[in-house]
Amino acid sequence: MSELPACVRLTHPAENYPVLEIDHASCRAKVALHGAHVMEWTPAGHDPVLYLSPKTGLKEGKAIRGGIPVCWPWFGPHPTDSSKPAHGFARARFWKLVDCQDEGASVELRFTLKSDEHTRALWPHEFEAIVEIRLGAELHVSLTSHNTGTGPFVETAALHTYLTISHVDAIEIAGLGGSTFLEKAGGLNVPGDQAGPVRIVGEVDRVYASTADTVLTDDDKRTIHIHKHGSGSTVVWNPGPEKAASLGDLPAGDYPHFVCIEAANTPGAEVTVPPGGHHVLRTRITVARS
Ligand SMILES: O=P(O)(O)OC[C@H]1O[C@@H](O)[C@H](O)[C@@H](O)[C@@H]1O
Repeated sequence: MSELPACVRLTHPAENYPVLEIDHASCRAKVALHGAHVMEWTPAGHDPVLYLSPKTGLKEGKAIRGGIPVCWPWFGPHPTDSSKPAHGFARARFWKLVDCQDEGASVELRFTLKSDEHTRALWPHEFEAIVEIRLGAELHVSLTSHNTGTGPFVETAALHTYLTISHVDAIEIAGLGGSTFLEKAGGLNVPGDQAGPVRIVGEVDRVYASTADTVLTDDDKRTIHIHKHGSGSTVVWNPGPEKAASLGDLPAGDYPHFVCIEAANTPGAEVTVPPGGHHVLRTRITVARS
């Protein structure tokens, strides 16, 4: 990638840690090369849509707390080896920026990550993963995983979107009514059936078996639509007070001010990608003032 458009500036908020700052007529945004990670997206005329912890570390190998972590090729703990990083390695590696264009109505970025010695030690498969990000009045993020090896691989994944909200008590999430879920809060696995909109009370760590889009209504302030594609599960997560206190990279009072709604394929909705094949997981986020 040689030249960046005028609206994109390369910054280094920490040593050896490049972050692209976008200042465009349609939005302001920040995207880290680490994890191909959208850290900020503020469409023109709106407040920031994504939550980013002011205590997040910016260091290779450490996931950013907030924005949109790309969790791949596994979601949650590794299925058989708990010494491997939670939510896979994609969010903890530097990706290569291969394209960045001002398209007029939006700015488009494309990142790649290919299998190497480090990834093979964690996951014995050949791949090329591509993250495409379109930043404008809408935010599009897609993860395409190409199988470049000779055998199939099985993946789970999430676009782990942290949405900033006025307060957990003031929101409801529509679109998941009628779905079954598994509540993982407190380390338990309690099945449930969702009736009506989701409300956040205490720790919520639910995996919904749902392909539906969701709509977050935040008080009388705004609604955020989370559209998705290639996703058999939706995760809704808020750590609640106790779990939040155990997370070293989150300020004490911040947990009520975000909720994660994640386009995902979790264990139980794994995707098998044949050799030469690929899978696309995509989310599109739009925001409107109520
Ligand atoms: O702290 P991490 O690894 O970023 O994960 C945060 C949360 O991510 C959610 O997607 C999981 O469902 C939770 O179980 C997990 O606690």
